[in-house]
Amino acid sequence: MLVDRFGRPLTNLRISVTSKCNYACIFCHREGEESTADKLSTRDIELVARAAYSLGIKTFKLTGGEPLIRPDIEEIVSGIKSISRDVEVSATTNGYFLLERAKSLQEAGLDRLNVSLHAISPVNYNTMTGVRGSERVIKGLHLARDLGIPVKLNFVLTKYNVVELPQLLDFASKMSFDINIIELIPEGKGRENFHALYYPVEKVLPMLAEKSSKIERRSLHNRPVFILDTGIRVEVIANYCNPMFCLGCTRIRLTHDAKLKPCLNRNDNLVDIGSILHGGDTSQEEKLRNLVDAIKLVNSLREPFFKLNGNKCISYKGSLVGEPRKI
Ligand SMILES: Nc1nc2c(ncn2[C@@H]2O[C@H](COP(=O)(O)OP(=O)(O)OP(=O)(O)O)[C@@H](O)[C@H]2O)c(=O)[nH]1
Ligand code: SF4
Ligand code: SF4
Repeated sequence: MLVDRFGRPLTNLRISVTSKCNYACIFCHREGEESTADKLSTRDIELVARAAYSLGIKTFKLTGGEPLIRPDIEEIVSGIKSISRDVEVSATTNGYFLLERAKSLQEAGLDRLNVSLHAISPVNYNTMTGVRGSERVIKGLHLARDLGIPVKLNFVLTKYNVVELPQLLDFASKMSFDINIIELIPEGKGRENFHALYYPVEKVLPMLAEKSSKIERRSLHNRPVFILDTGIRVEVIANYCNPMFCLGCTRIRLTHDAKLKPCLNRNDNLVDIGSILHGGDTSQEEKLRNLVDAIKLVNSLREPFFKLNGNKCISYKGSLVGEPRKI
C-alpha cells in the first residue's frame, strides 16, 4: 500500500465519471473540478482502477456531476468489480434516476449508495437543488431499500435547510439509512454563495448528541460518528479549517477529464493521464505500468490542505487560516 510524506495511506480512489448533471444545487462544489469535456471511457476507468488495485487501493467511489447520467454506469461498476472480489464500489448520486437504475446497478455489483437528500419538503428540496424531485427521489430510496442496497443520505447543511434536519433523522431512522451531514465548503457555487448559505455544523451537534447513545470516530478524515438511539449512524463532515480531517485523508481523485487529483481543494498539482490512456499504440501492459507510475507520482504530491501550526490552522501554503476546528 502507498503511504504519503505525511504518513497517510492511500486506500481510496474517487472517480468523477462525468461533469454533467441534471441538477443545479446552490452549493455544488463539483468535486473541485473545472468543467470541461468528459474524457473517460468505460475501459479507461477500468484500466485506472486496475492500476490502483495493484497498488493496494480497494475502495472505489463513482461521483460526478451525476454518475447515473452515464448510460454505461452499470458497465463501469461491473468492470471495476471484475478486478477482484475484495473490491468495493459505491456511488454518490442525487438519486433522480434511482427508480430506473437501482436494480441494474445492483445486478452490476454496486455495493452501496450515497444519495443526496437535502430536504424532504418539496419546496425546500427545490430551493436547494433547482429541481422538483424530492418525491421521485424518495420513491427511488424506497426501491433501493427494498432491494437491500445499503444507503447513506447526504445532507449539505445550510441556513435554508437546517429546519429539515429533525425530519431527515426520523426518515432515515425509519428507513435504516445512515446519514452524512456535510458542512458547506467554499468551492464552486459554495464559494459564490458561502455567506448567504453557511451554517456552522457545531450548531447541530447538541441535537445529535441528545439523540445518541454513543459517539465514535471514523478513521477516514477522523470524522465524528453519532450512533443514534434509533440505531443509525450520522457522520459529520466538516473539512474547513480542520487539520484533523485532512490528516485522515486517504483519497485521490480521477477527474472526468482524465487527470489524477491529489486534493479536492486544489487544481495546481494535477497529473494528466490523458496521453497514457489515449496516446498512440501502446499495449495494455504498458498503459498499466505507466498508470502505476502516475499514481505513485500523485501519491508523492499528496499533502494535507489544512495543517496545524502550534495551536493555529494554516493552509498548505503556510498562510494562517484561523482557529482549528474542534470536531
Ligand atoms: N474536503 C474534502 N471533502 C470530502 C472528501 N471526501 C468527501 N468529502 C465531502 O464529503 C461529501 C460526501 O462524500 P461522498 O462521496 O458521499 O462519500 P463519503 O461519505 O466521503 O465516503 P463513503 O463513506 O465512502 O461513502 C462530499 O460531497 C464532500 O463534500 C475529501 O477527501 N476532502
Ligand atoms: S451537488 Fe451533485 S447533484 Fe447537485 S448540482 Fe452538484 S453534482 Fe449535481
Ligand atoms: S487533503 Fe483535506 S481538503 Fe484535500 S482532499 Fe484530503 S481531506 Fe480534502
